[in-house]
Amino acid sequence: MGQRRSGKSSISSVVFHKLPPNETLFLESTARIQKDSLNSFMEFQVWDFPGQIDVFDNPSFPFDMDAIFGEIGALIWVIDAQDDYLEAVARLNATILHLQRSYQHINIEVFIHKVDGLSDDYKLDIQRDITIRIQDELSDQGVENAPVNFHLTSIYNHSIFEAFSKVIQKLIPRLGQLEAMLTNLCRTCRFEKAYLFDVNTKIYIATDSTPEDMASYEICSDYVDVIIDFTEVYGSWQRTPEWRKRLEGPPWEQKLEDQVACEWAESGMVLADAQRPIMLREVDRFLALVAIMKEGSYEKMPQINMNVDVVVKGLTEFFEITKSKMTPTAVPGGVTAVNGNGVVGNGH
Ligand SMILES: Nc1nc2c(ncn2[C@@H]2O[C@H](COP(=O)(O)OP(=O)(O)OP(=O)(O)O)[C@@H](O)[C@H]2O)c(=O)[nH]1
Repeated sequence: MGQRRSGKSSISSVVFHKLPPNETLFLESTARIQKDSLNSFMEFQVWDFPGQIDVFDNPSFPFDMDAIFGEIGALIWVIDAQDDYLEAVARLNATILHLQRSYQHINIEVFIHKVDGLSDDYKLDIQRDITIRIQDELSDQGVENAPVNFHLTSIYNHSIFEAFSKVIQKLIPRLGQLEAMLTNLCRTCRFEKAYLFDVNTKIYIATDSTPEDMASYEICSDYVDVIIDFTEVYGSWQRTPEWRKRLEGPPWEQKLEDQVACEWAESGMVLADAQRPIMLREVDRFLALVAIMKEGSYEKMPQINMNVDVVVKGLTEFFEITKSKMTPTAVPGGVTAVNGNGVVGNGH
């Protein structure tokens, strides 16, 4: 939700439909509520509300509030940081007060958006100003501790994916267990940082307990892109029977399936300048584990693979158990997915 032209449809199109940011210039204004569903590691729906509609103050078309807010887990409010934001903040305040009365379970995530082109100091000033205006108004109305969080975002860099990652993480039951698994893996394998990615959207749904680091997120997320593009081109490559016979003949004398280390997609790469290998391992058709290793740890790949195997099994079980408990919520997609054979294909 948010004012007209604040960037709502652009965010949804860039994150969930891989629209290049420049092409959002040609998006038309949203006239009615757009619902978008994605069957990913959890079932998402994104509802894009037209900026000109105020659902709480629309006497001619009263909305069914329970149908809209009864089941959602998070409400994202987009504020255009490059425009006068006083009216947007006033509408956001009114919305929070409405939600606090009947739907306190909803996390309110404020995206202070279009911060590209603004200096770091100015961004922080705006964030401080908006936070104070909202907190003051809420405490004047007697509302304390409302679940409101702020994110500085832009579709022109990774900040929008990072912010969405944080929003989604809050909706995952037992996130702490996922994080503990990744933290243990990092300790055992001496990884610097590990992320569990939703490959469709490049949102990371969990990471280990070391401090957040935008640079590692960016490199891992770009790596997911590279592998997906590569697999899209070569993944469906069928070997001819003669070629297969040669590969299975001497000196290997083994069926191709038995020669590969694992049935899923896996990949490793060493960056020449940093000397730090990056590894990717598919968990299922929606999720991939990506980790940045310490310098020189490439020789230990066999042990690392064994540990990663165990964690991948654990993650698979985790999602089987928690799938039924996942909150259906805010967001969508419908793009490429890695299927069970490590091949990227369209649809699910
Ligand atoms: N500089 C900059 N421009 C952006 C960003 N995100 C969106 N825009 C631009 O903002 C304009 C409006 O974007 P929309 O996504 O159509 O806005 P909306 O909130 O969906 O608008 P309504 O459908 O009218 O409610 C477009 O020209 C986008 O290119 C951003 O992060 N930075």
